[in-house]
Amino acid sequence: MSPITPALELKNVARSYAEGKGRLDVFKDLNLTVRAGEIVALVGQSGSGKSSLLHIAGLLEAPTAGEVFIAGQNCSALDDKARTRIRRIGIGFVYQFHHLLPEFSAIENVMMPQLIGGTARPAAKDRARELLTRLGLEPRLEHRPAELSGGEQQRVAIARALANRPLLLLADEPTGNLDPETAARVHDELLRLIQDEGLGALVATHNLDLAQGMSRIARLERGMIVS
Ligand SMILES: Nc1ncnc2c1ncn2[C@@H]1O[C@H](COP(=O)(O)OP(=O)(O)OP(=O)(O)O)[C@@H](O)[C@H]1O
Repeated sequence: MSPITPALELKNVARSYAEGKGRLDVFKDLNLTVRAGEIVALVGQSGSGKSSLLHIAGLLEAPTAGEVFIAGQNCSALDDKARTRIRRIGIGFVYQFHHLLPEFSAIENVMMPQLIGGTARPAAKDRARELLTRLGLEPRLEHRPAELSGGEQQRVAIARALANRPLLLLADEPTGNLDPETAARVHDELLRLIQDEGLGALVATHNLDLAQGMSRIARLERGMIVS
């Protein structure tokens, strides 16, 4: 990806849901760009559409109108197979709850998306070990999720999201389930890793203190980005 190609561009995106006999317009004409190396905080009241926006950016949901570009590629016209491929290889996701596979160890969880993406096992293992070590989890590589603390589980989920070297990271309240002190630490580590890897990130959060530490704040209000 050229350094000037944005990791994510949403152009004139609209999303509405049927509501009784009427329609709920979550967004009408929304524009947002996230450049490589930029970490954008997505804030807004509950119900303002942060999760819907992340689903659209992550190609999990189609907008009612408008276009989604990932690393310069217009994804709006792609078929399901092509969208799934971009989602698997080009985008990393971190959620509030880690969704790790309980029967696999930390390192196996981080290897999984790479193996699915076609990376050979030794290379996948090296990358997983490297990421987990950078997150301070070297002594925990063989532990299963139930044997890890909440902060450690979320670090494994972060490593898993970055394993395939995505161009774009989408995170929905990535530290929302942790106590404030652990949340601040895991958040700092997440930002550092995003910066080291040079990707673009869109991070939805209710926590304005955490939002202040990111490159820029995008506030969702009445279906538009207002700042
Ligand atoms: N599948 C759906 N069908 C109908 N309405 C929906 C659907 N998904 C979301 N909505 C509505 O769209 C609006 C935006 O929801 P969304 O979950 O994106 O908000 P949010 O900003 O992430 O909220 P929160 O901070 O509480 O998680 C809400 O009014 C919600 O009820």
